[in-house]
Amino acid sequence: MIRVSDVSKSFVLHNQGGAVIPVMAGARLRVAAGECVALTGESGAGKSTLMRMIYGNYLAASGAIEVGGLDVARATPREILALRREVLGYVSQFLRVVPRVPTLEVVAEPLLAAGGARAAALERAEELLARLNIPRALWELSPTTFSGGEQQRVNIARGFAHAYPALLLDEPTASLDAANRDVVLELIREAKARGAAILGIFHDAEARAAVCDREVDVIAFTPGVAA
Ligand SMILES: Nc1ncnc2c1ncn2[C@@H]1O[C@H](COP(=O)(O)OP(=O)(O)OP(=O)(O)O)[C@@H](O)[C@H]1O
Repeated sequence: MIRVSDVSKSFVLHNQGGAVIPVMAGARLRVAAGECVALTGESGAGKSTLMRMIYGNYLAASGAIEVGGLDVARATPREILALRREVLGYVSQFLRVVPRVPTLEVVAEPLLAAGGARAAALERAEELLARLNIPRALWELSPTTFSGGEQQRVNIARGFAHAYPALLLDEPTASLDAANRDVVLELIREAKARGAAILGIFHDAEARAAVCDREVDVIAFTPGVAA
């Protein structure tokens, strides 16, 4: 479902005399349907950069990144938007929302964008918010004023609302208490069981061991190290 082949990436620092920093070379990995793969590697090794290339935020310098049959490295912006609507979800560490939109709508929105019926979308949003222990009294309020942990849980509810065939997770259990962490691990297991291909960064080794089938260390993709 996700296939990265021979991907390289450099950053050009335009404000520092155009210095070119190669950060990745020969990156390759595959995530099959129903599988959860952990991206590991020390800080600064390139985990987030690889995730951003797969999501289409950063352009790969070379190689191919296939998600559900589309080569993200060569896709048009319109194709990437369609991919994000229907195929590829991304749970980032932080919630970014339009101000004044109620939490229920924030969580239901990906389902509506994918063509889901409104009643079913709201029902799924309610189910997820309840499971993630967001008090019902908050559901009609905008999450912009919520606590950090509440915002993170709303973000997770939003990321798991639609049954994306592929999912990128950036630290989905960071700073959650044990009970909510278990809910997130259960959501990941459910997504795997319905056939989602999941690639995630988990600094929490216990969480990683609980849901990931294998690990890929991005150190292998460091320029000069790659075969
Ligand atoms: N937009 C950017 N412009 C320039 N350099 C960047 C940019 N994004 C990342 N880098 C550099 O690329 C390298 C990899 O960074 P990245 O954020 O992918 O690491 P990471 O493995 O996710 O680290 P962490 O675990 O600390 O989040 C770092 O040296 C970083 O400075």
